Amino acid sequence: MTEAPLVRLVDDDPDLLAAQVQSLKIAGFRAEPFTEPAEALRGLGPDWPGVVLSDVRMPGMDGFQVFERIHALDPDLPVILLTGHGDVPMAVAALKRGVYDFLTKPIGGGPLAAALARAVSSRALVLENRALRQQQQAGAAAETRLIGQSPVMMHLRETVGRVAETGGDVLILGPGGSGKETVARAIHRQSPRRARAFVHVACAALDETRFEAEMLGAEPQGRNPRLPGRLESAHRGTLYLDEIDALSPALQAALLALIEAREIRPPGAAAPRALDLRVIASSSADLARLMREGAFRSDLYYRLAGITLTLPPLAERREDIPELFRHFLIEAAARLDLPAAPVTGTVKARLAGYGWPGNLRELRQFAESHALGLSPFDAAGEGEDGPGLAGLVAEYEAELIRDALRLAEGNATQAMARLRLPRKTFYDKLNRHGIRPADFRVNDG
Ligand SMILES: Nc1ncnc2c1ncn2[C@@H]1O[C@H](COP(=O)(O)OP(=O)(O)OP(=O)(O)O)[C@@H](O)[C@H]1O
Repeated sequence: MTEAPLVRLVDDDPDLLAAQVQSLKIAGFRAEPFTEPAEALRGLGPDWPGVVLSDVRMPGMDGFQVFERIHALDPDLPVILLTGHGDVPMAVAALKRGVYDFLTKPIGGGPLAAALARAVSSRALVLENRALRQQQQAGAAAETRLIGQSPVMMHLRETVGRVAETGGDVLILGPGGSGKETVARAIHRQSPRRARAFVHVACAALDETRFEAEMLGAEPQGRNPRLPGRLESAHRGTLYLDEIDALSPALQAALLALIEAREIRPPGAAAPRALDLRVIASSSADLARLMREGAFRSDLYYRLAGITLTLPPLAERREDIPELFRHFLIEAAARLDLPAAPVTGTVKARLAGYGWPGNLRELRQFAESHALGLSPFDAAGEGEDGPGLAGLVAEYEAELIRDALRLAEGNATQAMARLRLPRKTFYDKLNRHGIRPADFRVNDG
C-alpha cells in the first residue's frame, strides 16, 4: 500500500481531536478529524477505504448511533469506539452489535495505533475480497491469473500471450508447486481453443494395462455406455500431460504413437477421426538430462520441447511473495466464507524469512491456515490480546511434533508413528509449522 492508511476521527472535544490527529500522523496514518458526528458520516460507504474511531459520549449523536449509521452503510466498515468510562457490559453489547473494537480512555499512542492498524488491514482485505468476487462474477478466470511483478513473471506473462496464439505444443518445466499447471491453463484460456476442453492427464497415475482404453475410450461394459477417451475429450482443445517424466518407456512409445497419428479410431467407429489437439506437457525433472541418460525417449522429447517454458522456484522470485500471499489469503477467505484475517508482523517475517521449498502450493496452504486462524504465526506476540485459542492449540501441536522428532532424532517415519499420524497429514503439519526433521538429526560425526 503506497498511501498512508486512513482514519476518520469523531470527537466533540477539539483539543483532544487535535492531539489524536497529531499522534496518529506520527504513527503513519492519515487522520480526518470531525467534531460533528453527522458530518463525519459524509462520503462513507462500501468503497470508502478507511476506518472510523469515534468517542462514545457526544451531544446530539453518540458513538453508538454513529456506529449504527455506518453499519447500515457498510457492515464491514470497522468502527472503533473510545470511551472514558470503562463499562464492560456496554463494551460487550457493542462488540456483539458489530463494533470492531472498544477502547478505554486514556489510551496510549502505541496501543491506539496497533488497534487502528488491525482495523485498517481488515478493511483493506474486505475491499480486496469484494474486488475479487466482482472479478469472479464478471467471469474473469481467477485460477489462470498469473500473479507477480518480478521480471521473470512479467516476461512469462508476455510469453504465455504469444505462445497461446500459436498452435504449437509446449513443454513446461519447473519444480513441484511452481505453477506449471496454472501456466498451462493460462495458455489454453488465451488461445483460440479456449471454448473447448482442457483435459488434465496425471501421467504418474496412468496404468500400463489400461492406457489405451483411457486415452481412446473404453468399450461399453454391460449397461454402461462407452466412456470417451482423454484424446477424444481433448479434441479441438488442450491435452495437459502432467509429470510426463513419470511415464514408463513403454507408455512413452504408446503416447508418442497416439499423438503423432493425430487421429483416433474410437472403438466401434467405422473410420478414424482426425484429431485436433494441442499438447502441453509438464515435468519437474530435468527432461533433457533424462533424455541424455536414456530414461526419456528423444523423439518424444523433441516432439514436445519445441516451445519450452521454465518456471523458477519461488525462492528465486521472492519479491512476488507478499502479493501472492495476499491473493491466496483473499481467495481462501472467499472460499471458506471467513472474515479477512489481518497480516501481522510475525506473518510478514515468516514470509520473508522462509525458503518455501514447496513453492506456491506451500504458500497457498500457509495462507489458508492463516485464514483459518491455525497458523502459529497469526497473533503470537502481537498486541495485548495474545495468540487466541486457535493460536495456542497450533503452538501446542507444533511443540508435540518437535518433541516427537527430538525423541526420534529427526527420523520422520518414527515421529509420525509415535504421533499416530498418516504420512500426508504429518508432512502437511510440518509445512504449516515450518518444522524440518533435519534440524533434529543428531550429528555424530
Ligand atoms: N502465477 C500464479 N499466480 C497465482 N496463483 C498461482 C500462480 N502459479 C500457481 N498458482 C497457484 O499455486 C498452486 C500451485 O500451482 P500449480 O498446481 O499450477 O503448480 P504445478 O507446478 O503444476 O505443481 P505440481 O508440480 O505439483 O503439479 C495452485 O493453487 C495455483 O492456483
